[in-house]
Amino acid sequence: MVGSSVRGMVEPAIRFEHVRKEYPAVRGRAGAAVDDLTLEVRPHEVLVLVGPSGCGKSTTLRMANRLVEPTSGRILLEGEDVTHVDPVQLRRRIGYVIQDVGLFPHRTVAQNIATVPRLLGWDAKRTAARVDELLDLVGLDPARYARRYPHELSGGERQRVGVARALATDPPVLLMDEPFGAVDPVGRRRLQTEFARIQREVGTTVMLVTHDIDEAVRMGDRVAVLSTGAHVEQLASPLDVVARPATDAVADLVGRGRLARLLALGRLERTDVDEVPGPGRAAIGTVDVGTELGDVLATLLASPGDGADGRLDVVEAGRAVGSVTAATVLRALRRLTDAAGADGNEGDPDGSATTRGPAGSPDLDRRLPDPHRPGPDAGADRVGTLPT
Ligand SMILES: Nc1ncnc2c1ncn2[C@@H]1O[C@H](COP(=O)(O)OP(=O)(O)OP(=O)(O)O)[C@@H](O)[C@H]1O
Repeated sequence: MVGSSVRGMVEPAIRFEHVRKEYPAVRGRAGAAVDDLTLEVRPHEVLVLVGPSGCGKSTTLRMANRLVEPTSGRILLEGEDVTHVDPVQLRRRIGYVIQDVGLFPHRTVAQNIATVPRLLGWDAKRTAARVDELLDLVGLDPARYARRYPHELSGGERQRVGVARALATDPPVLLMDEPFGAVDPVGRRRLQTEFARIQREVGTTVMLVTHDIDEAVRMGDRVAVLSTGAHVEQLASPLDVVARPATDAVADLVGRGRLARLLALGRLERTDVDEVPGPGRAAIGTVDVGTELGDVLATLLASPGDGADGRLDVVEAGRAVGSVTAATVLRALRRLTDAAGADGNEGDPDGSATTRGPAGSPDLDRRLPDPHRPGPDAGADRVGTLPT
């Protein structure tokens, strides 16, 4: 779970303070790669940086482990200024996963994963046990994979080994730069789901860079949409970014496919449900409170008989609580996108603000409910208040 968002209560895992990066080669000829970035990554969250090519995402990430040195500003790792830490030591404390993984080709899978434990002087027994544990964690059978070489793996398997290697010494922070970029779309989706499970299990704080808005909203607890110079256009929950883009740049990025994303991100809440069945129509199926809105629509469409005209019983904790129709889904979408008083953007300049929802929408004050992550049912604490 994301740590408390009350200001000052929880030390951020990483904090960027007015960070600027001008590459010497282009100084004076172009704007800074990162202009003036202030941003916090909270402990145990997945913060995704998304934005167009060249907006400074990778530069931002690489400054956190000092592969790139900032021109000015400070970066704090668990409160410690990273420029005061020896870069080699620092990189042993921060996991780093990149698109092409960078496995050592002449070392076996086990040897690759054991890289940092070896450097830290772990004994052979402890290292071997950790390698097996990590292979299990990333879904690769140690007996089958430990002795293979990288060229004997598929792209997705290599990526899993890269994640295992990055997690070997249980680093507090994992930096991921387009980690699934080299994998085909189907494998990519599977890896995203797998990684969400792994992250949930180990609780590592993750800062992930992608140019793919779908990946961003699927993977992130929070999403920072960046434009040129790593300017933060919006920093909010995935649902806020999709439902209520804060600027034209975010709207452009969310662009086509917004409705599909909303249907995938939005959940049926108790308050969406009609408390009493519609007159004269038998239910054609059931759905649970908390079901993705897209799945509610799909259930309506897949049901025999009156299709989109039909009505589904809604169940919560095994008890029927009302019914929904296609019109209910439309109303739920309006609830999500209703801009009245909305400010999904964490606009405060030091980046430490709480995720806020619009007045009257306490659902948006919470993290996005996600089937991959345990948490209370959306709206389960509220009773139906829809006008009859
Ligand atoms: N080593 C470098 N020397 C000079 N300029 C650089 C260097 N690395 C990056 N840049 C420039 O800095 C800007 C930001 O680059 P960066 O790689 O951080 O962007 P990005 O958002 O990660 O892009 P992409 O999605 O294409 O990887 C770009 O204009 C890029 O050309």
